[in-house]
Amino acid sequence: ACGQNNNTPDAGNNGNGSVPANNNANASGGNSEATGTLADAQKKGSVTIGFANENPYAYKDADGKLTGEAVEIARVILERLGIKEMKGELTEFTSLIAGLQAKRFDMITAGMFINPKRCEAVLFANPEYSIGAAIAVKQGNPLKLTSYKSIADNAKAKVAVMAGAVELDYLKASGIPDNQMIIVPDQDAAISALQSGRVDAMTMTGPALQSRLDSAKDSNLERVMDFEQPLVDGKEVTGYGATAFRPDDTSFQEAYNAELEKMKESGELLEILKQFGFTEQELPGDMTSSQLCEG
Ligand SMILES: CC1=N[C@H](C(=O)O)[C@@H](O)CN1
Repeated sequence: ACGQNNNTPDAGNNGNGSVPANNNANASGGNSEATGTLADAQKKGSVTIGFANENPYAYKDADGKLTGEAVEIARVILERLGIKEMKGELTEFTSLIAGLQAKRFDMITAGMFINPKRCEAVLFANPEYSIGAAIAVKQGNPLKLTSYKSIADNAKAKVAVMAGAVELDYLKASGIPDNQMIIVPDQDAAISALQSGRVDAMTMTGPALQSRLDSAKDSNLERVMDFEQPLVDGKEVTGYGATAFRPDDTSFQEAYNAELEKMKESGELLEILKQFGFTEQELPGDMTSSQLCEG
């Protein structure tokens, strides 16, 4: 029962993956009417977003309401752009980009991290927050796992990670072979794998991991508090999450960024983040999507 109301096949796309270019987006300086997805959404008063049911980024709460930090930030911005209604299209995290390209939805609102690979396929707004990775293990941490490297160093240790997540790349970069990784479709499946003993650890962003532990209330599991952040090319990695649009939707992205910037300056962004367990430390500062797309 999750808002499957925009499931029409993409008639304009004949399978070659190309979308008609939006040549009018920046036509003749200034007073041109908005075109493309933004204008369509403004006309309809609604937009469909893709999300992966990952608490606290974008998920349905106990009452079935679509919420999360990414969703609530988008809700405010969309309202200010004249779009009152947000419809959610639940999609596995690993299929979000394909779903956006296929026009099953018009934005990805899942707290997805900006990185150069993804920037080839989508147009990111500026980041909403920044965060690191975390792991959880069995109570007492029997294998003494405190980093991805420590998992790589123990051939018997297995770790659950969500398909399509950046953590999968970080695990590989830390030297963990495929046979030590169990790839799961979503974060609920990750904690199930840990509870059932199929894996010795699960990894995801700190807030997602904490939310899974909080809702499981399982005294047989614990978060590794002295976890060392993974290094990629010798650098500690930090994820910056943002809303994503199709590459043609530059006017949508620009309008979105302008509203986001105001929310950063007024403190409204932090207020929303706080409702989902984030603190001032997780504010994105003045980091931009262009910087992050360059790598
Ligand atoms: C919010 C989020 N960020 C990571 C990513 O973007 O791949 C993954 O951990 C999946 N979820």
